[in-house]
Amino acid sequence: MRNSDFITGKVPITKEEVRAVSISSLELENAEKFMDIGAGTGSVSVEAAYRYPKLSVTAVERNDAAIELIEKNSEKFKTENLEIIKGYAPYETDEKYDAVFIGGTGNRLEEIIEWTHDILNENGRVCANFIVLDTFYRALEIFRKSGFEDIQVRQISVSNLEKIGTGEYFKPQNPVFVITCRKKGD
Ligand SMILES: C[S@@+](CC[C@H](N)C(=O)[O-])C[C@H]1O[C@@H](n2cnc3c(N)ncnc32)[C@H](O)[C@@H]1O
Repeated sequence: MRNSDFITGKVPITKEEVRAVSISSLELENAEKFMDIGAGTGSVSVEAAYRYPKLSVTAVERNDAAIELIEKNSEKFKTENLEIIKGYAPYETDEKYDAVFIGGTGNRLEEIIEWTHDILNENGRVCANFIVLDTFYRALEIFRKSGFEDIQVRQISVSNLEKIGTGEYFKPQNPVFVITCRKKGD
């Protein structure tokens, strides 16, 4: 899906190219339950729910303006398999998930990664996006010591062709660091 397909406000949206790689890396075709932590505009939740109508999707978001956008985008794409939870992650739950996307952590990076481990089924997949270099590196260290394996790290830099004067150039977007891994099984 294109970013222009989504209703957006001042909440930052995951870039469409990064969203495509992130959703693909979560292997949602094999999942029943998926959680999007820090869902923002809901672009990841909505695209996942739209592409996989049998998938049960939970979007967690702390910000009121963002919650409104998730509701609007979910309505626009008629994603009835998407549940929206307004609040801070981590929170108490007995639910288990097959895949988790981490799009925002606030200042709760370590707690959220450890919680992700708790709420994932064995062999469940996680994908996390970062733009700040030191947060990315801290996250990588936490994933390495928190019972995850098959850790893949990508840096995605996208440039788009745009007009400049009488010619065209590739306008670069900021790089995004994408960590994908799997909860260890027995
Ligand atoms: C970069 S945005 C996510 C973008 C989103 N994937 C999208 O495509 O629109 C990060 C979001 O995480 C939310 N957030 C940060 N920490 C959170 C937490 N602990 N619990 C819930 N939401 C959180 C922020 O309010 C913000 O909307």
